[in-house]
Amino acid sequence: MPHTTTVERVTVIATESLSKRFPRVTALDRLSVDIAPGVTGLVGANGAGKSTLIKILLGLSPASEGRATVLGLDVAKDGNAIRESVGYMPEHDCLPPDVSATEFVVHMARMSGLPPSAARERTADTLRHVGLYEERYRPMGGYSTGMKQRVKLAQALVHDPRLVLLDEPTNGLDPVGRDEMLGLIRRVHTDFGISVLVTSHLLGELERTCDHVVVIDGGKLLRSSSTSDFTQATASLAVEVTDTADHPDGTTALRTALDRAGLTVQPAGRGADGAPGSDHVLLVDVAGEETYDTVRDAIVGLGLGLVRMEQRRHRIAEIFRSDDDPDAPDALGGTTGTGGPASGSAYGKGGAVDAA
Ligand SMILES: Nc1ncnc2c1ncn2[C@@H]1O[C@H](COP(=O)(O)OP(=O)(O)OP(=O)(O)O)[C@@H](O)[C@H]1O
Repeated sequence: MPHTTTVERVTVIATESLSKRFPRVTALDRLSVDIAPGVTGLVGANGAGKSTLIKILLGLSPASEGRATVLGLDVAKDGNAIRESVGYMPEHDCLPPDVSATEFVVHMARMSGLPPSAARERTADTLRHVGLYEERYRPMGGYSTGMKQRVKLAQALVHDPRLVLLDEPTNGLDPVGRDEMLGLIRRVHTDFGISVLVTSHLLGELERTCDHVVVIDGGKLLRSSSTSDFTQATASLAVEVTDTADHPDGTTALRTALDRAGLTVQPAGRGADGAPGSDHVLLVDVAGEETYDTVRDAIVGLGLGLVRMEQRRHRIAEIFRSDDDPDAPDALGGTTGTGGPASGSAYGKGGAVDAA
């Protein structure tokens, strides 16, 4: 009798053909996706449907069709139970200006059902964890954007949830503030084992922070894969060689030799790695271990000097860049819910800057 093993997939969030239709726009369009424990990035241009999905997952807004579960609970029936176990950091400023962070977070902890002394204790711990110390006794109206974002994160964590949904937590932050916030988010999972779903329209941020990335466009699923799949599948080797008397253009000679050897080679092109002279760099698709040997043998065969040979992982943003727009920024443009076909070229065309 054949022996079979069933591996049960663990999911914290599962949606099945989930749609949300407003009178004039389809915000989510038959979205089916499973999200495992860990840190997951939900990425999409403004209007892609990220906030709508979060509201449905919290049981705050009913789906038009389809179903979804969060921690195994049905969003249509179990909203209260979901919100007991899930923390939520909203996108927009929602902090009362006249109260202190401590008062506010204690209040949120009490609302979540913690008794007064536990609420105060958890508030102190959580505010310390997000990096707010003496300032926590001051009215929040005087806080910087970074401090406000930290308070919003703290109130999402204070009741010790199993999962937090963070809507654009780096919005409005400068690059240093963003890095600090991304570090905090990563630690929410590594230090406390809390799973995280974090939205952003900046791909570059997510590849540093997330284990898994889900991309939506016009309410449809474009791609869901582990971050390493996004970057590893496209690993390439950057190779730079010297010119010699026999080969005054060593780069072209090497390119011809590698083409002949059956490798896929292209010039790194202008500014490919930000270094001047990167037009002398070739990018060779890594087909396997043997690619390194083929490149080495070709260089030796031509008598060229090797300046460098290093593995280069594509950034997620490059995967969504159209071929005719190699300089497109690392941000998702405002494609505003066109609901068009799943096309990578929908990305990277927007006016937003690469701030990640
Ligand atoms: N209550 C509503 N009534 C009508 N349309 C809505 C409503 N909420 C969202 N939408 C529309 O649904 C689409 C998806 O909006 P959503 O806020 O989910 O996008 P998003 O990806 O979170 O973008 P952003 O980061 O800009 O909030 C948009 O076209 C938006 O205008």
